Amino acid sequence: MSEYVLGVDLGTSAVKVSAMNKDGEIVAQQSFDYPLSQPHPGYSEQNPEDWVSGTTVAIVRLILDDQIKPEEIEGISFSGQMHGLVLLDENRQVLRPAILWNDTRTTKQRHEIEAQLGDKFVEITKNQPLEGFTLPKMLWVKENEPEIWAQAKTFLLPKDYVRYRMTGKLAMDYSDATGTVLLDVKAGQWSQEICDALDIPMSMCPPLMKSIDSAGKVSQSYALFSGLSTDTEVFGGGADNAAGAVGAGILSPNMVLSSIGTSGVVLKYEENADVDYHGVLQFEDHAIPDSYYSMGVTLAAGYSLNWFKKTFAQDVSFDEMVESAANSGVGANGLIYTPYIVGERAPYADADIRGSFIGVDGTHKKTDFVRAVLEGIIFSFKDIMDIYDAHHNDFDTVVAIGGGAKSPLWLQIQADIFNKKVVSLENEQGPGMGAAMMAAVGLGWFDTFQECADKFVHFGKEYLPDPKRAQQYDKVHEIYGKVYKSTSELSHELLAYRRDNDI
Ligand SMILES: Nc1ncnc2c1ncn2[C@@H]1O[C@H](COP(=O)(O)OP(=O)(O)O)[C@@H](O)[C@H]1O
Ligand SMILES: O=C(CO)[C@@H](O)[C@H](O)COP(=O)(O)O
Repeated sequence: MSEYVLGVDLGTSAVKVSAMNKDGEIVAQQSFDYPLSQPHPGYSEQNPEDWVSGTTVAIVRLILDDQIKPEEIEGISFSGQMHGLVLLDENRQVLRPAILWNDTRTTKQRHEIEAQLGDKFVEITKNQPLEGFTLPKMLWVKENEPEIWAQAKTFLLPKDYVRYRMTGKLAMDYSDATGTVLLDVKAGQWSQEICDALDIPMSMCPPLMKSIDSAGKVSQSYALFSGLSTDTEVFGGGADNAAGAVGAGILSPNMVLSSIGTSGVVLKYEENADVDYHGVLQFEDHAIPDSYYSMGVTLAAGYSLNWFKKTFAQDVSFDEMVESAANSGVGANGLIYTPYIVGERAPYADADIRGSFIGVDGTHKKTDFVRAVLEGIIFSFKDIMDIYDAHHNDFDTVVAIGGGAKSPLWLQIQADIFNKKVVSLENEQGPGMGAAMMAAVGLGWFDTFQECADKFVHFGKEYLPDPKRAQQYDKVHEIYGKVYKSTSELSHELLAYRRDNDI
């Protein structure tokens, strides 16, 4: 009899479920897309039921189409889009659509937290209370939808809600809990001080668990719904970036992760919680017990490309559009794109900044615009790399994951802009792989993540920087670096036109 684990990667654009065997081979994969609702600029919501249905459809397809036998699935674990607020009432019913990580309606709440707790907040949570994180979202509901807040008895993050629906148990793992900015990171528990200061009942905070801990077995009701067996063990899982790091083999401080999903992330493994980026970078508990990671997030990475395609290139395939950028050159013939189209998190924590194309010329072609978008996203990543450089972090290898790592051209652009070796994975599914690895370690298939990674993580092609292009990109990045400052006032002046349409 074969033995499998399922890694559920609950992303922003889709859920992808991978079935892996003990040799670390992906034997089958299914995915299901779901919509993102953006009713106003700055808003971003999803229906938690869509996550449950999408995950279930993908699992049913693994069983029916790929002939994975339910009794052969030993464990399931998760990689979840982070920070999204799911509010449940006393009957554990969802009270409103989930408010997602890329929703930035909460600037007022961010400032309220800063005014009330100041530096103490960063000391406790190791993060700033940025718009995207869960706590400001809770305060927004409290202030703007008091009737819903009055009914709220607990909150969960996206993958925790799916796990709850599979097992009937409420829980949150540490790696995702840091992203709520309600956790006292050093103490490893919910912060009484923050809850008290902001009048959040501690009773709303769910029980904490490790990523490799079991939340129990698939419940009778979910087994009936999905076809899974009630013998399958369901594990905690982790934040998608923690899972991505595990699935990409980032298990030591000399390697860095670059992830292009809907968001973009540059991430580094941290051995202890003593390092201090003063909240400029996010600092999170890892899915690996007793370790951490730091990261900088570009809110619109893959999202920028999706937006560009939807708006200007509907007639070609995604691959065709991306590869057309090869017809332009380094610096896109003098065109620069800044990817701030839904605001930004790092290095500029500014929810109201917006993107721009700088240097548009009458000779520019669509291929230049595509190239500028690809480059602008990576320039934003380079800004994060520069922060690591400033902290004297030495690393030589960047492992690239996410949907963006499907493009060889974009991987080469990464190598040239970072001026570092970029390595892809054989399968670009870092987070899904990481999720499966958490189940594999949780089940005891392996004693450590390192042992598991030796079996599961397979590096693919390497992309080396071209010295000439790297030098040229250095200069363009310098110009790119001036765009934020030069456009921030203009962006803020345009805010009223984005939000109100009645001026
Ligand atoms: N062929 C491709 N080449 C480059 N980028 C791609 C390609 N296909 C998809 N992408 C990018 O990958 C992103 C989705 O990546 P994924 O890791 O699946 O995201 P998420 O986890 O946020 O759902 C899309 O936003 C898109 O811009
Ligand atoms: O907000 C963050 C990290 O802090 C995002 O990285 C989300 O976790 C969503 O990720 P993707 O859907 O882009 O993978």
